[in-house]
Amino acid sequence: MTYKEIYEESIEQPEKFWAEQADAIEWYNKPETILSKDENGYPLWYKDGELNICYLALDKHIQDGCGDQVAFIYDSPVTQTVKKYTFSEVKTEVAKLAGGMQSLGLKKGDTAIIYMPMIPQTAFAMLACARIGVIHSVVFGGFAPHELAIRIDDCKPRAIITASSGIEVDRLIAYKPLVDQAIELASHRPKKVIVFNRKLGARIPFKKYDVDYDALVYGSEETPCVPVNSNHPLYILYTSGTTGKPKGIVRDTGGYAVALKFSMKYIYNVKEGETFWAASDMGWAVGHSYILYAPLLNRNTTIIFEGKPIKTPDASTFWRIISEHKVGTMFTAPTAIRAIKKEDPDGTFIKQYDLSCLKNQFLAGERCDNATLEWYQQHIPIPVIDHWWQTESGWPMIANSLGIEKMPVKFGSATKAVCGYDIRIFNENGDELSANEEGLVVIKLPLPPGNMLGIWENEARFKASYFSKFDGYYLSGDGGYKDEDGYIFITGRTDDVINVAGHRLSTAEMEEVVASHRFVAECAVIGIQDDLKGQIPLALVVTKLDIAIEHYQLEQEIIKLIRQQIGAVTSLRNVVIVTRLPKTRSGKTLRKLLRNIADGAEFQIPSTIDDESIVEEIITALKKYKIGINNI
Ligand SMILES: CCC(=O)SCCNC(=O)CCNC(=O)[C@H](O)C(C)(C)COP(=O)(O)OP(=O)(O)OC[C@H]1O[C@@H](n2cnc3c(N)ncnc32)[C@H](O)[C@@H]1OP(=O)(O)O
Repeated sequence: MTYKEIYEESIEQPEKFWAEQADAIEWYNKPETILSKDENGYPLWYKDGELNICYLALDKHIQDGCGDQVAFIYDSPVTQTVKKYTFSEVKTEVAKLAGGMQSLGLKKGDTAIIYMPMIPQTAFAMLACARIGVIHSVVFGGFAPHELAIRIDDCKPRAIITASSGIEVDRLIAYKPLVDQAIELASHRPKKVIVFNRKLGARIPFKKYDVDYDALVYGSEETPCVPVNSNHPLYILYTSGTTGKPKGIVRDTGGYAVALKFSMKYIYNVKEGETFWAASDMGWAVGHSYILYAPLLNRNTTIIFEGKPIKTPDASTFWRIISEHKVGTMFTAPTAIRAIKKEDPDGTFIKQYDLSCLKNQFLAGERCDNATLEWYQQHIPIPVIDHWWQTESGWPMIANSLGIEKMPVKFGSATKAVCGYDIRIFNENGDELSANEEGLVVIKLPLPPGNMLGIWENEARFKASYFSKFDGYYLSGDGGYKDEDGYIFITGRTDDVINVAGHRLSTAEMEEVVASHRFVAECAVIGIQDDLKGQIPLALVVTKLDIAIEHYQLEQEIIKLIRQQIGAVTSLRNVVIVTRLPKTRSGKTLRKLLRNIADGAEFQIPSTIDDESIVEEIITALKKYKIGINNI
């Protein structure tokens, strides 16, 4: 069947389509109700199905006689370690850890936060939670204690699972003191903190709530998988929104398992037994879906990479891993390729490795620029597939579905809607736009299986964020257009969320922190273009009257504050002092105007502006600090 036939069937007969796909996984109780609605009218998939995703990821493959296949390859250039774990080995450790967690009182429906670096124990912890129906919430290690505390107070974990340290290139980052600090800052008190000691010399302050990971596993019996309902939350994953507080995206179990299995076959075109590598972090949606669950569900070997595309030790690392571990399909963010391209523009390292095993390269996490795509294609002549999805969706929404039909690539487009996604382009009034007209990217309900169930304990925010603007449609927050062939081009966020090196961050959250500086009267944080990271934040601040502080000192203090409160991952490097911010007559800061000025894009001064002369002041300030592109 062609893409057009399969796609149309998925849209016209969603129940039939997804009932067939549900047969690709094993259920304890096969669902009879395929599509229904919850009490708020939001679509639910496989309401009466029962399964366990840890069973599907591990036990099933052992029962099928594949226990000796390698499940994980842990490749850590920062500790110079390569270690392989078979499905049987992983299952034993996970089942014992799960048993240990039960002995600590954790049970189905409890929540547990996982704050760990890129090591196998992170995956074991996630799978152990899934095994006993504990809802995990992995927090990216680059977030500071304050951010961790916000998540502790929101999802109220019974336990936190952490490790003694992470390694950032050559810096040892002690995690345990950060966890202790976060618990101090939070109102909620987790009962236990399970600590995996990596024995790398990091300080591990002892607290009464601590439990040693190794001792827990060693002293526990293996525990079987606990069946859960299809809509039992598998995890909560926080993502940035337009307000300061992150949104706890809740993922179901059954729909997610079906969607991931479907994606491995029909989008990524990956066969069971092959090696699949998503070079991301377990703390992001890519990590959950494509380092852990999808490859394991599909019985693929997956790589846990503790390193960076450059500097660990150099720009050859990706190519070494691909050739050494025979990676068939790879997934990374464009920013990683840009970093490699900058270090090795002629692709000298690429020529040193046999990359004949690599069939396809997928890119996502941020908009991919043509120069990066072309460079990759020139040096590694395999299909380079840009695809688009979000934390909310959990799996791709726009892609070149290679397992169905490979379509020609158009630069700048992630190709066409994936099966199940009825994607439209609307204007502000909810009218559908014609080909090549840019507008808001929306998706007609029902979203297919695997998409978020809601925002953790916040139905009102769930509705307001995604469904209140256009009744019956999911508002993605991205802008874009469709061409006459149905190819979709995503042009970027339409709100104040920015994407820094593939990390989705909220400028509103950064503004709250910048505004808390004792000398700042008011501020605006905007995302501006950056050659390497795609976007970086820029803070424009108005200082309080009669404040005598050197620009450099204020900048350093604000940068430090942001790193302490949110984390280094924000990459805030520049603070510009301005006398006023451009506002509408009703007092709203004109952030889009600021962005356009800084990016050197064409801009029109909105008629609602309070005082036009501020524009000149901003241009002068940006010139003074040499910030911005092109025309500054
Ligand atoms: C499709 C659905 C989705 O969008 S899911 C999200 C997909 N996004 C991704 O996969 C992210 C892709 N990006 C990356 O993997 C990294 O940015 C790559 C390309 C590897 C570059 O890493 P790096 O050189 O560290 O730059 P960065 O901008 O990520 O980091 C900025 C500063 O933050 C720090 N940082 C980063 N990670 C951690 C961590 N786990 N623990 C502690 N600190 C961390 C970095 O060290 C860096 O710090 P500094 O500013 O140099 O002091």
